[in-house]
Amino acid sequence: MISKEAVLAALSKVEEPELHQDLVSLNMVQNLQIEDGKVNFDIVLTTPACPLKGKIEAEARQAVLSVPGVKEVNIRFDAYVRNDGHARGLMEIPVKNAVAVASGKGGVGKTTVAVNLAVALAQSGARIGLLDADIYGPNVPRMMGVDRLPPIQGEKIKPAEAYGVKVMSIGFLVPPGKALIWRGPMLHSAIRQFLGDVDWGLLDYLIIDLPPGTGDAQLSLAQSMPLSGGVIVTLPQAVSLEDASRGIQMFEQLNVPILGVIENMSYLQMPDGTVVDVFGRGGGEILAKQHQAPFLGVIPLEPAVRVGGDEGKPIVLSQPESAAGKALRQIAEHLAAQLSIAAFKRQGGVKIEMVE
Ligand SMILES: Nc1ncnc2c1ncn2[C@@H]1O[C@H](COP(=O)(O)OP(=O)(O)OP(=O)(O)O)[C@@H](O)[C@H]1O
Repeated sequence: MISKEAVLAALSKVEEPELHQDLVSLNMVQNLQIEDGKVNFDIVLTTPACPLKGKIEAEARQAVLSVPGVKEVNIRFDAYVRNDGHARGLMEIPVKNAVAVASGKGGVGKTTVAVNLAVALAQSGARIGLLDADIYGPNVPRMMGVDRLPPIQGEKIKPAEAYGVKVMSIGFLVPPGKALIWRGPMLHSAIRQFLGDVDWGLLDYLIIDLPPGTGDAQLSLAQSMPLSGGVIVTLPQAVSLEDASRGIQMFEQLNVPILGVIENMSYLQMPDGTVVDVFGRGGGEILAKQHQAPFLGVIPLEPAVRVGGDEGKPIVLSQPESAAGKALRQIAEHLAAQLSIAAFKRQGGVKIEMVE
């Protein structure tokens, strides 16, 4: 007879690699059943986009197989995204984690990154909202292939939806072709509307595309939203790094944790396989080190990324196996892992409470 205690004792030697605590005390092992020599259980990950699922599975299987009498191990994966607590408490909408994507200057691919991260996370099975707060160039609708909101029914505004992502954009509020000058109080009330009057439903992650730069509008926006953390997108060359550094300082000033730095347009792969570093290389990693922030990865310069943006079909969907598609999916996983770590720390390292 194999006892549940013996199996749990074996699993309590397996560490969750990001949270550095064992699977049992993290409450990640559920529905344990033992029948003859067969052991079945669920592992409830902290995000469906977990980058280390394979490692966790291999180690858990090996641990249980080492229990005398065990002949077969069946592991089913499930995920329960941790509630950051911070975002939920302050926002009127039930969002577990809110992440702002920022850049020190325009044109570095911030919106492209925000859109692809949102879609990649939705593909992994998470419930995602994407809020386009870029008052200077709200490009999210175009990149997501949506151009209007659904008709209003009831009291709340329904967000648009594409590729499993709920989308709300400041562009939906402005008549096409009309630029608006946004002043502080107007921005605040628009954001309050986005967060309070939109029927987002329950979200695991809300990704927010901030305007480029680090001026008053950006500060005011970042301040009016209870963020779990911020991500900075930069080009690899030195001049961009100075701008990106200002972006990091903006978050630091607001006490928003830096979840990571992403280097975009890092290299161009030629048809013959050679690689050209159009804008240099390596700057993103240096910047991350300077600020003791996680480095989430590099995205190559690839024409299909732009085509995906222009046609409203992000590259993680249109060409998921391209180098840029793979890079973006990996970055989404790293970001999800950083959010799990941040929520874990914020909650004081307690086990996963599965309360929506
Ligand atoms: N890795 C990439 N490879 C090829 N093209 C890219 C890549 N990343 C972004 N682009 C393209 O570069 C242009 C600028 O990107 P995007 O609009 O995302 O930048 P941004 O930083 O959000 O700009 P802004 O802040 O000015 O709105 C777009 O045409 C986009 O398709």
